Amino acid sequence: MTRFAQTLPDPIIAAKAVPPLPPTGPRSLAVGVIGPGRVGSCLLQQLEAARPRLWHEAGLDLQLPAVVGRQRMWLDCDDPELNHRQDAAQTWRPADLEEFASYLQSRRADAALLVDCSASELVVARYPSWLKAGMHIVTPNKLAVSGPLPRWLEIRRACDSGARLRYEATVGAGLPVIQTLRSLLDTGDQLRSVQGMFSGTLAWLCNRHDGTRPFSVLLREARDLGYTEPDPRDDLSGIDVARKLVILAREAGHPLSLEDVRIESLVPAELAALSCEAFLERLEALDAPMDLALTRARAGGGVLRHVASFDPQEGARVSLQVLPASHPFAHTRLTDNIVQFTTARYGENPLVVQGPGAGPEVTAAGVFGDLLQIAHALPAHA
Ligand SMILES: NC(=O)c1ccc[n+]([C@@H]2O[C@H](COP(=O)([O-])OP(=O)(O)OC[C@H]3O[C@@H](n4cnc5c(N)ncnc54)[C@H](O)[C@@H]3O)[C@@H](O)[C@H]2O)c1
Ligand SMILES: N[C@@H](CCO)C(=O)O
Repeated sequence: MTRFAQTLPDPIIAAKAVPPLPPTGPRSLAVGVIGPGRVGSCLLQQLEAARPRLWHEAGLDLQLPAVVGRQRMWLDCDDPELNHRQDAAQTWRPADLEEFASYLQSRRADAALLVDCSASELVVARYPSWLKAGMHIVTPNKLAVSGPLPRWLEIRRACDSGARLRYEATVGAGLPVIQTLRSLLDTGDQLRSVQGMFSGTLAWLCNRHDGTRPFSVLLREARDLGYTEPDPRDDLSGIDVARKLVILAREAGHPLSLEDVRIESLVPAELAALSCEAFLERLEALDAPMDLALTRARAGGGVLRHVASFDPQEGARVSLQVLPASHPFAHTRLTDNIVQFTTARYGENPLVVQGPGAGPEVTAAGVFGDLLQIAHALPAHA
């Protein structure tokens, strides 16, 4: 028996699809944003911009009373004008996640929803208690869903309170990857394998790295564009993509863990143990190995692509591969992700989701979509 033959015990409550709700009556939702970084700030702008429309078109009173960063937090009892601005930090209080969540729940809203736009274990550690307390969570942070299996099961059990957890943006950013898989599974299909390119950063780097500019320069640019993880080694090491494989496998009921994934890292050994700041100062160490990989690929008439695959029998693998120039993965643009689901129904010809897979705007939109799914499922009051 392979380790993947065992399946997770329950259907995943967390990401169940909800029907779109017609605007039958007013509802209010208090939203607290954790991590106003690249994605979080963009989300705050999108939410602010959409508030009037959501109220007029759907009767949804979207309240934004609280934002918390690593060190400071803002509550709207302080100053409503500062809600979406990071620069006004002088008026923020010291960050306190418990106080933050309590404040959100004390609001007179039909429901409280936390959006975790951090990449922090400290935040994920609080998911079970927040969910048990009835607060919904939406997140692009992969640490909960791909973290230790016992903790993930605990988080799912905490949804027994009725609170919902959605994490569409953890895979493919704004692309409908998890909802596509859920729809297949909920309608009785079975996942046989998943394969694709799951890193927007590495897709962009593979597309841009043509030998005219050093890889290190391109990586800095990818970071400035907001494609990379807070620590770009999470992209280069393959761990970020491995997390996405784990998320998809678990969604399909396979108890895959990160340590089960065979990962080929692109981070030179001498850069692996540095602080993130020190690593960012030594990016040039990536240039020679990446130039060599490019030269070898070209010598064989191929292209470099970062590929991930999961199959319950074969296991999970993440690696940089040389693909023929005629391969479908060779014809992608910018940050394009490709996710190919081979299932019982889509056996001969896989179902493919493809499109931009990184960047603050598309990711924030994916998070926003999850938030709306939860908001629309709230019971309306007279
Ligand atoms: N950037 C993308 O394209 C993208 C796409 C999909 C998913 N994601 C995920 O979205 C999340 C955010 O990514 P980002 O690019 O915005 O990163 P970022 O580094 O720009 O922002 C992270 C924010 O979280 C804050 N933070 C860290 N620890 C915290 C804590 N304990 N409490 C409160 N706040 C804390 C940081 O101060 C920062 O403001 C990550 O989990 C990432 O994996 C990002
Ligand atoms: N850093 C990630 C963001 C999306 O998860 C990527 O490049 O794919």
